[in-house]
Amino acid sequence: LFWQLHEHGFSYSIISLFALSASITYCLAIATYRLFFSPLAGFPGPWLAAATFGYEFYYDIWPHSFRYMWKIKDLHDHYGPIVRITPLHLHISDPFFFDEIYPSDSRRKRERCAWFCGQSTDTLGSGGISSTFGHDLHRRRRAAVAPLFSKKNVNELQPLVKKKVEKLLGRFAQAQEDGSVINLVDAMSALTMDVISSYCFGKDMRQLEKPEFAAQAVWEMQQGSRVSRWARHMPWFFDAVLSLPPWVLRLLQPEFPEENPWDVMNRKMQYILDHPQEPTEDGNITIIHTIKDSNLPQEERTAHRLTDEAATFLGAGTETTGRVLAVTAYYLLANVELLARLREELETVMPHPNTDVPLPELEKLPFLTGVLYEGLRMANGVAGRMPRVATSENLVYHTHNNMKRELDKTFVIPPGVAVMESIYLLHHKEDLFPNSYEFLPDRWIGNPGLKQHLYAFGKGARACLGSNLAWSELYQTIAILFRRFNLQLHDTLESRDVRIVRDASIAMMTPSSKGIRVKILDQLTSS
Ligand code: HEM
Repeated sequence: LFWQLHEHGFSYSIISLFALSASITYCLAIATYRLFFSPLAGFPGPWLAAATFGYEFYYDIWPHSFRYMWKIKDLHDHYGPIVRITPLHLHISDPFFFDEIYPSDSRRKRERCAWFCGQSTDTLGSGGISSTFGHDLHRRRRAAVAPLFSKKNVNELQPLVKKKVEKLLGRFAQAQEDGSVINLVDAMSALTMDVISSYCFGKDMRQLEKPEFAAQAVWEMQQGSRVSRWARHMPWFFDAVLSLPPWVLRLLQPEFPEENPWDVMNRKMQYILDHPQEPTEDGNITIIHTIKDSNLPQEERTAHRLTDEAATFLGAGTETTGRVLAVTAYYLLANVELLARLREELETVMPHPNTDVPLPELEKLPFLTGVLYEGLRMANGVAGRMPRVATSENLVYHTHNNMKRELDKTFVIPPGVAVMESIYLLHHKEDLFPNSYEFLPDRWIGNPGLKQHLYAFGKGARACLGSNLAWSELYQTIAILFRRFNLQLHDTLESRDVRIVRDASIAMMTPSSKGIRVKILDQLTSS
């Protein structure tokens, strides 16, 4: 058009002026629609956030990186419990509305938000359970593997988890001898990655054997999360970055692995499809073999789909639990009295440091349980927004009476609108958790009503599928580690290395953080 107009005698400056005014008119028309005619017009919030996605970009991408959650908190303080945070999204900060957004009743259909996942195309990973948009497809995919994560099945997996915990502690004993420093996030993530990879496809990824534990895998996951934030604003970005040859990516980021991780995983999945009879390393049933042999249609059982699913399970089951373990260990080591109380309780069921305790016995210990609840609350394995789109019902929100400005107002959220809460903001609600930035396991003890306000695993039909496995890892690792070893924090600061200051789905610490680091002092003997 540009050249044609020029051939018809229009000068370049006139054409450019015309193009500029057309673009401005287009943007103004869109902003006007968003502000006055969209189904979200009239919901409280800053007009700029309602008019343009640039508002989120400014806080989450550039110049502030991954800080929108804290801005959203400020917006709630100003506008009340419901805020329009983008042209398409409502954010609610009210624990008593959580079950409405995330219901368990599968007849109340909820879908994911395509824009939020950065998935307007067949993005890498979009075949995994957690990224599946549609309610019905999600249900079918989840049903195929859900029985593997029942409490009963996870209890049967206890020996597998215990075996990996013992391997981790073998490395700790070695570190005691050579006096080396251990980064707990990497070490715990190595444990959880070896567990989930064993459970996922029957071969453990041997992160516990690596000198730096799972440092590389954690880095890759963090980078993936960051890139996926960009992909919200530019949906082609994630695929475009990963389709570059690894050597180009290594020029940009020297830590990038020599081979694209998706290709490696795809080969593993193809191998499983080609060798159906091969036994698994630990003799356990696996998630991928279960999907492969399920009655899902053939297109749901291709190597590509299995790759997406395996990546989902590895991503969901590694850093989340690894960070909770590391953060819990940090607070125990930073509070000698809490650690002494924990050890005293552990000695009642583990008179010898090597006593084998069945998982259900550990689950009965009130203080250990309080410690783990508090660890989950403080660590926020998944911290940020989790949008849901109700497909066919209005969600009716009555503002909660004790909130500041919007007293007794009712909002009707129409079907098709993405609405969400953020776990981190709920876990720091002072009326539920007084002194919320302090690690206080006692708040959970003798207070059964509070447990409904642990949001760490989400809720409803898309809540964490691996929560039973996570609990098993948390109970066993913390109990065995602290019954057996004396550790000491090494150059670790709560403000720098433990507190979440940025959220890219994966919680992030300050850029100068070197991780939660410890030295192993000695091993404990019988009481
Ligand atoms: C303490 C550790 C963990 C935390 C805090 C955690 C948290 C969560 C949360 C909040 C969600 C919901 C996300 C959303 O709605 O957008 C989720 C989903 C999920 N988690 Fe976990 N998780 C943990 C460990 C695990 C483990 C060990 C596995 C291993 C299998 C796992 C597998 C999954 C899967 C597959 C989903 C998607 C479920 C679905 O969409 O139906 N998680 N997790």
